[in-house]
Amino acid sequence: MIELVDIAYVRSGAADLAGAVRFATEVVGLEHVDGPADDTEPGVAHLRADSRHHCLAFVEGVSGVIASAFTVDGPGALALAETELESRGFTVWRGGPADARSRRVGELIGFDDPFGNRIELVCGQQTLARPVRPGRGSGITEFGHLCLDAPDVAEAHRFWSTTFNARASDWIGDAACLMRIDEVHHKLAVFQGDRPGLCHVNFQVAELDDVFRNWHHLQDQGVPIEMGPGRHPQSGAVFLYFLGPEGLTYEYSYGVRRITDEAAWRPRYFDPAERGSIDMWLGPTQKPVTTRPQITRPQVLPEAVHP
Ligand SMILES: O=C/C=C/C(C(=O)O)=C(/O)C(=O)O
Ligand SMILES: [Fe+2]
Repeated sequence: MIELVDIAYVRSGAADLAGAVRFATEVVGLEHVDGPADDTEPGVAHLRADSRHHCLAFVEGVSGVIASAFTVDGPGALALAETELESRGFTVWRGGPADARSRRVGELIGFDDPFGNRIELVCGQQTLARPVRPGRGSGITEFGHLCLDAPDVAEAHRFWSTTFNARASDWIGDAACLMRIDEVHHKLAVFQGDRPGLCHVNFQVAELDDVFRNWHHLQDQGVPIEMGPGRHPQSGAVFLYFLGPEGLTYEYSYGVRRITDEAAWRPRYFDPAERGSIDMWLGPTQKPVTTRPQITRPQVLPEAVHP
């Protein structure tokens, strides 16, 4: 069993790198980290929400998620994870120095989950000591969770809970499983989708008011609102989903549940067809159909071609 300590980052391709960065800073409110003091790397932009060096990296190229990353405890844990994944039949790629530098981590490995989602495991993710300089005052306090697509959610839960320490916090029928790796109700979610992909990235905000202020701001900017404001009965969080460039869905949320009594928590099963099972405020839960760009994965694993 491989122990995931935290989520680390999402790395995504961006056909319009400048546009993706502009949206992430001026609309979402992330900090664009790269600058003369940060060893700027051509074609790569790092966006920051909290003490992590970045939680989102855009790589100039084909739109679509490249990888979703989790932290493990250190080089020893990473080496054990590599062996464990290989013994389970996964092809594991080990990143070289340039890959690690680009991700601001000490070491990393990568593999495809059983559904084709590229996952990276890292150790030594760089922490930035200076305060976050948000691109806009949206109230973001941290990178909250990441959500993957997979055709079979039960099978995805089996994978994440047997290979890794992920535990189901709640189920939404066959449509979704929300999983925790620490006290936070979920840092990883898997939603039913025909293809692998990144369903959304979540950012926690400081106040309930931030969700509503951001809602008005997004509307003023003509940003497509996908769902909300509403309140999820699973985590209890007030949410707002919106669509950014490159097909990336962002979520702001406030007030996510923490599961402090691990032994007492039993996952609950919500029926997605029941009104209120997605939004307790009974708002429209049918997202406008958006076409997420296909996952962008290298066809082969060597370092030279890994974005
Ligand atoms: O559709 C249900 C989504 C639930 C939650 C939550 O309980 O907070 C999410 O954040 C999500 O997975 O998007
Ligand atoms: Fe979410």
